[in-house]
Amino acid sequence: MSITTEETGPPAWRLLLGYVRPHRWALLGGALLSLMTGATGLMLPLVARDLIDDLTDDRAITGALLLMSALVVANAVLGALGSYVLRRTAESVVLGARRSLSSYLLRLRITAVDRSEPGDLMARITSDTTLLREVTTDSLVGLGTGGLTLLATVTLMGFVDPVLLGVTLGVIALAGTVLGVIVPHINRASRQAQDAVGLMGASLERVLGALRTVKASGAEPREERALHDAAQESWRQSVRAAKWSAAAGNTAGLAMQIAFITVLAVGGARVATDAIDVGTLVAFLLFVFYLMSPIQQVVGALTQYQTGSAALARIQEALRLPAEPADGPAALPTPGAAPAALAFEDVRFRYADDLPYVHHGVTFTVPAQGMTAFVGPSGAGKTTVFSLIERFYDPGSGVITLDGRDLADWELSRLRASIGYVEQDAPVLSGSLRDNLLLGNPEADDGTLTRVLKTTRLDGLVARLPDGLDTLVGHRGTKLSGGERQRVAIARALLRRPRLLLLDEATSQLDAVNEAALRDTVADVARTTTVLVVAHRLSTVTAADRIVVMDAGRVRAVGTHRELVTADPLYAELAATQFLATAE
Ligand SMILES: Nc1ncnc2c1ncn2[C@@H]1O[C@H](COP(=O)(O)OP(=O)(O)OP(=O)(O)O)[C@@H](O)[C@H]1O
Repeated sequence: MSITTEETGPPAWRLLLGYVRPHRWALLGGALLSLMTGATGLMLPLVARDLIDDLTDDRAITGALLLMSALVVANAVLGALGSYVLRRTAESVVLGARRSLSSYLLRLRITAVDRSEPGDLMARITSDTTLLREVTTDSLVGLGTGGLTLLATVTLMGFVDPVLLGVTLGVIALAGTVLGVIVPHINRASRQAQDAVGLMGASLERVLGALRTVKASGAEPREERALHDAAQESWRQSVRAAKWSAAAGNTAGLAMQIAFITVLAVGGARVATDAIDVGTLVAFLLFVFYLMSPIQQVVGALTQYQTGSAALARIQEALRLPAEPADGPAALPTPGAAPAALAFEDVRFRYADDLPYVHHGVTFTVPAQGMTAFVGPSGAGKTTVFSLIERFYDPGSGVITLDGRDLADWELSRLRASIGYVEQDAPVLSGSLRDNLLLGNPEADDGTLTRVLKTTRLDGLVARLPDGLDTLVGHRGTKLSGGERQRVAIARALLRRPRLLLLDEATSQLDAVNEAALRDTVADVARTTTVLVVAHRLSTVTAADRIVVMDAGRVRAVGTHRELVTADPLYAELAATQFLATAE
């Protein structure tokens, strides 16, 4: 899938100039070196003419020969230096684009991520930015230096013989018309080829992210086909682009050959009528020969730009996705910071304009400190309450306040620094156990870490593992059990010293002993912190200070377990049938 945005932004070259601007001096240096390379090349025909004249007039040719040798060496050295500087600059442009794009993607709003394929976004950072390299050197510099060299060559040719120049330009103009038709095709094919690479990234991410399920479902052949189709489509479009590029390159080459032959014929006739001498014709033919390189450079720049602008357009689309403000990291609450109070006032919310409302006016208050459990049937909107508190989404109407202050008025990083969030599927990132635990607070000291490991009963696991905290947990923590992953997620949240802890309880995955231990931990934390739990266990709800019963996007009752069992039929039914009643 590719991102679809309605807006049309500024043209691709504007974005390219933005990336190039910090490196403009290096680029200019590289371009100057290229120009000097071109100039040394251009001087050769003139020296050659002198050499022929010297020969014809029986003069010594040593000087002309020495000059020619010096020019050839200078041409090679300047050429090598120029191409190094340009390539280095182009790599820096790619680096800049990758940095800014990856920073941007990390700040994407969750709504934007909901609508995109991570694999496709990944392809935009890795594959599309790579194409900027060629656009910078071949396209920008090629157009600049090639254009200037072309102009200089044409001017010199005009001085040598305006008639022959007219003949040459006539042939080039014809070729230019043909190129005008070819070039847009390259852009379209390149765009489709890059989209197909994005599609492949998305398919790959889909498969690798759920490889166990794919294997267990025997779905490998189908997924393989999807991957192959995307690869095939990229091939097909790249080949189409190659076909048009080849046609463009050859049109330019052919035009030069025709120009060469025409100049030879017309020039020969002019020599025969004594309008010009042989030296002038040779010099002109050498100029036509030298014209080849800048023309090919300009044509290459135009075709390359088509590929690059397709990539730039894809990068631009990613940069138009809605992102959160970049307000920098905020300090975590100091130890012993006061717990937070929370309130929802008539909150209405839906995930997208074309989706039905999930919250139809949710209202509740949670005082600072203590444990509040959210219960309700599946799909009632409990997890959505947590997503709104974290401001992954903003409510359509109504107000959510933390410490009496509207969430919209909080600096986002400060808001999130106050909260510890344990998601239901308790994600663990690849890396070591220590990296995972310290993800939310890299500065936590060893004493705190040991204490948290103990409260979450992870100390036994760490002692058992051969590399202890430095054990690598595998992609998405596959080397840990479900229960361990969950405890790691809780430990990670606790290490942030949250003033508000959001715990989306897993529906399973904890054995009775660990569940009892965790209940004690959460009860302990609730003495100094405000704890909100989406509860699936009877042991959790009975331990809660208050329970919010949600149904179909509304709060239908608030109370304690004892009160609700008699007062609310839905709660009574949930308590009797749905809670996983273990470890009381
Ligand atoms: N990112 C999303 N985009 C669109 N719809 C969503 C999204 N997340 C959840 N929903 C929908 O919102 C509704 C409420 O979901 P929510 O996860 O809040 O329910 P829940 O009460 O936590 O359920 P459960 O107990 O099964 O976890 C569901 O109908 C769900 O399909």
